[in-house]
Amino acid sequence: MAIVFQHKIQQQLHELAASAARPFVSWTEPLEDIDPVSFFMQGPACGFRERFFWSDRSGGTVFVGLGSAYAIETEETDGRFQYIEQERQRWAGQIEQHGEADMPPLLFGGFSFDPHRPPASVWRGFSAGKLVAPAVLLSVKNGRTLLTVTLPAGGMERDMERIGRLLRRMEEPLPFSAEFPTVISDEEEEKERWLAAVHEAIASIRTGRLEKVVLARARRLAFNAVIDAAFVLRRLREQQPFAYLFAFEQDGRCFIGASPEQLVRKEGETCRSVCLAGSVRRGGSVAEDEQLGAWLQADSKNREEHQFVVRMIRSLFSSVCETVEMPAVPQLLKLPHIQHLCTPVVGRGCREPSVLRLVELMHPTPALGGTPRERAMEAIRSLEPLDRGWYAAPIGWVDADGNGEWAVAIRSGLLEGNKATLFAGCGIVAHSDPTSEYEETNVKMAPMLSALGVMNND
Ligand SMILES: C=C(O[C@H]1C=CC=C(C(=O)O)[C@@H]1O)C(=O)O
Repeated sequence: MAIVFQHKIQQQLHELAASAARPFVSWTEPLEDIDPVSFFMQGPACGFRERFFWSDRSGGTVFVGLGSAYAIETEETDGRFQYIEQERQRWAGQIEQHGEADMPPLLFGGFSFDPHRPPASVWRGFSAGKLVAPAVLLSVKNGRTLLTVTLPAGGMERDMERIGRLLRRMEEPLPFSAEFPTVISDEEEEKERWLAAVHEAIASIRTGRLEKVVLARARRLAFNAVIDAAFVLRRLREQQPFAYLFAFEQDGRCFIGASPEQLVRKEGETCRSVCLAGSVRRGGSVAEDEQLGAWLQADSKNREEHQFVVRMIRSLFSSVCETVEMPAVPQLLKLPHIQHLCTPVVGRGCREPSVLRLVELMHPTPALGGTPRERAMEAIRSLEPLDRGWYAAPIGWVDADGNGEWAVAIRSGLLEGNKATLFAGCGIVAHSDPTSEYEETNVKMAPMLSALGVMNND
């Protein structure tokens, strides 16, 4: 199968390149079902230095990208979203599309949480904003699997060779390693220092300077062997069934996670978001779990924390949509390790033509930054002892029509060689208790710890 398919792709692309009127050609062909994580796993062995993975909360839409046909990148601070959007439009005009027409070219990428913060070396290459059009894209959508190859019309030989290797290897999937590497060192941001920062934030909130701020901490692990991102992804897929799964890997660094939080989705004139803030752990029995859920729904501190997010997203959607629908009281979102207060929002008649503009308006929501936004950002810069990099920031995709879906990159970590840095944060309000907030960050790290085999998934 692979050889016939490879020849077909090669021949098609050569013919298209010879007659192309635009600088890039893309060609899409239906493919037999293939496991997306196994496809992701093939990347490095076939010579691709970049890998991307996206799966929505239902697992119904999956995109896996290998290599980079085109990248849009910026280190701008205030103008980063506009720059990326402008370049996205330019890119859409440069590509000639062939084959299956229902797959518009797609860019996958992310933004840093705070471009005003000097970047730490671990985040090298994760710019203030970066979108990549993968050279090879596997998409699973509406029950169909498609393969899209996108290449520059001149000079596609090197990429064709990698693609050939990939197609041959797809026939003989690589085995997943069965053994976890073992942890050889485990360093936390100093607990006392983090608790002191939370105390300071509470004091500042009580003076009225701030209403809410989200403070995060990091945990740094080293293992006795290199961590296989595909293996972690496979474990996250098994263990976090209702999460967005994402991975963005370049030059040996992989930012990976399983986030429950949608930032925004735009499909034509409809846009959606989910307000997620306010948390408690899962119970050990059904009765305890229900009791904890009922407590969360009634708890004034958590309701306040949640309400800041609802107010902001409602007001933002109202400013760009004709109508906005949302339930009057928050629902419970139950995840394997934690439960959250959750309010889904739907906006219809959206006047913004691109999802990237919505990402710009929304980031950071009070679930990741705080209220008021600028004061919360200042507090994070002065109180938090870490560079968040892409943690807690938008990650997702956009197509040539400006439609797309973005999640907030939480419950995540950065992998490099045998090292993993995990991140988690909590919304702090006037009545927060620093020790409980600290415990909450531990619960929020559980999905990544469990995927890495550092703790049991129960
Ligand atoms: C900042 C994180 O979670 C946010 C999302 C949901 C609930 C949150 C909370 O209850 O504090 C946080 O706002 C994180 O997981 O690192």
